[in-house]
Amino acid sequence: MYDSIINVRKLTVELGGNPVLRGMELTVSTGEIVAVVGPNGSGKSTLLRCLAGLQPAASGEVRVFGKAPADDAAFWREVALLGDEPAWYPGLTAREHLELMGAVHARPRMTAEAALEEFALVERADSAPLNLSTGQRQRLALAATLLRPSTLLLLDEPERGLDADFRARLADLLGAYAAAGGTVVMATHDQGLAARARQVSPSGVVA
Ligand SMILES: Nc1ncnc2c1ncn2[C@@H]1O[C@H](COP(=O)(O)OP(=O)(O)OP(=O)(O)O)[C@@H](O)[C@H]1O
Repeated sequence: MYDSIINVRKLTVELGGNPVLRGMELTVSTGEIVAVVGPNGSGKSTLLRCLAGLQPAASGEVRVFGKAPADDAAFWREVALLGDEPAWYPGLTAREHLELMGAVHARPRMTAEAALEEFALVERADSAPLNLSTGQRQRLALAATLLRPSTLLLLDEPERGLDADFRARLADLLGAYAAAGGTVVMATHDQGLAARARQVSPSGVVA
């Protein structure tokens, strides 16, 4: 266990020659829920990509579990990332996507059936993802992310497409994940989700 699971020091990132993050500082402790908040284009997704080891820094330091995040198997055994909509496998139903995710991990956090229940997809379990509504597809993507064993969740706008009831439900699910010792960092525009988290902005200033 690490007291602080994420340490970001003087992080500067440039995209297309433009500075996006400038000297950002962030420390996240085990069991915390952190909401990265700020206007469109302020660098929330960029920060998450840095934490996931998918975006190199121009300068500064990013440490996750005590070392630079590496896009490798050991890192992804600990980290579950929800970014843009995942690529769905043609011909597989919602249930089969979750069963597949469960089958490739030695200790999934829940069964496919439990995930279907938790994410209110039981009635649509035999549909292909592309035949689901936008919010149902987002619930499926969240179910697949939460089913994976992980100790750190990185979520980019997990509220996308969700109705008000399910946004509140998601806040509870993330609370339970953190109460069980997990850590959550999410970029969000949802005030309800942010209200239940420690809020930071990509400039590092508490919002
Ligand atoms: N590949 C890229 N090349 C150049 N600039 C980029 C690239 N990707 C993003 N940017 C710019 O970097 C800035 C930060 O983008 P980012 O996606 O991190 O913002 P965000 O806070 O997540 O925004 P939103 O709330 O709209 O999701 C924006 O000004 C964006 O236009």
